[in-house]
Amino acid sequence: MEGDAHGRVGVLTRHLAPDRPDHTRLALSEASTSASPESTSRRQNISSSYQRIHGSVPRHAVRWNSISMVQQVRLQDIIYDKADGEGVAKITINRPEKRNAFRPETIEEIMRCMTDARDDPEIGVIVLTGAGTKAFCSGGDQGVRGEGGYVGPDKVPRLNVLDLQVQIRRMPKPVIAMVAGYAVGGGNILQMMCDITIAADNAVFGQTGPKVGSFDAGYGSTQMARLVGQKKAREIWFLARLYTAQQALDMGLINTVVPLEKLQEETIVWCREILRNSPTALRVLKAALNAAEDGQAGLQELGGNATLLFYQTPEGNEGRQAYLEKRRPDFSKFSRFP
Ligand SMILES: CC(C)(COP(=O)(O)OP(=O)(O)OC[C@H]1O[C@@H](n2cnc3c(N)ncnc32)[C@H](O)[C@@H]1OP(=O)(O)O)[C@@H](O)C(=O)NCCC(=O)NCCSC(=O)CCC(=O)c1ccccc1C(=O)O
Repeated sequence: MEGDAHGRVGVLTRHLAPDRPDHTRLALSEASTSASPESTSRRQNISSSYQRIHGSVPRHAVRWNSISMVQQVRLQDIIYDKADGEGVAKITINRPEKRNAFRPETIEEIMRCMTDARDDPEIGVIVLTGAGTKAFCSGGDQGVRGEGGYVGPDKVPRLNVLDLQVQIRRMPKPVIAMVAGYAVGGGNILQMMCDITIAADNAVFGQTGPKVGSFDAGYGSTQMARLVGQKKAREIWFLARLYTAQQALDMGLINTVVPLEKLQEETIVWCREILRNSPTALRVLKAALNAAEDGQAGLQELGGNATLLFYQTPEGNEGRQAYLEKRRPDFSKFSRFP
């Protein structure tokens, strides 16, 4: 009883405290590894069985295993890691001297790693980030911008970041942007394409395109409007201002802001929390959220998930089996649900 009263006072105090950072608001994952779910619940005055069972997520550091070659290609512009036994893959744009601006090779390498992470059954969440603390990504490398796109070693001008945007959109596993420093131009669009964005308090967001003779009239505009609304999207693009992490959070551009020194830790906690949940539920939910906005392509993605599930049922298998056995299928035993 006394403990409950203390807990209630604690909750009230936390609600009234000024400058309460967003990441502490729900505080489901505040528990350290040593805290039992019960003690965590009491400290947070959360007493439901749901919180006792699901509430506490360990915060200990992960051990990253670096992968230097993917599909026989040696990675140059990015670092690719998988967390030891955790189900997390991390793709880091590694051009800090250019504020992690991307060139065609960078995008090509990210796409290879995205495919690898998608195909790896051990991986359940993918983190996209930038090396260092100054930038997540500053967009297309203006130094290799030619006429018709960004030019790589093959001399072909490309806008292949558009393919990466689609790949992230259709990735059946959650993709989390972990943002420190600048996420501007095509870098801001990449973080927008990710399912979730966790930003450090030094993060800066914005579109610079209209100042450097560029624009993204695809997802870069339409997805932004869906996230922040039409008026704000027009402001961001037409004025090409830069916004703080807190401003980005307030307008719905990102999910949370954490102190820079907590960025990795908090991201891993979010990953672990997601990884506890049903992978099928997550993939169908992502497809459904996409389908509401992606027209026929979105329905195709959602429909593919229905087929995936149907193939795992006795009813689906009866059709295949009957074909292989050269007999008429017997679907009479399967329910016609109301
Ligand atoms: C990001 C800054 C605000 C950071 O400023 P600051 O911390 O002061 O660092 P700097 O001294 O400016 O930069 C350090 C160093 O990095 C170089 N650099 C930074 N950004 C880029 C870049 N994008 N390209 C090339 N080089 C870059 C900079 O020159 C410095 O080098 P030094 O040799 O030391 O001089 C600031 O750097 C900044 O404003 N950067 C430019 C941001 C920008 O305008 N980006 C391009 C926007 S347009 C775009 O991204 C289009 C992308 C695209 O491919 C596309 C095309 C068509 C449809 C869609 C897309 C899409 O969706 O992406």
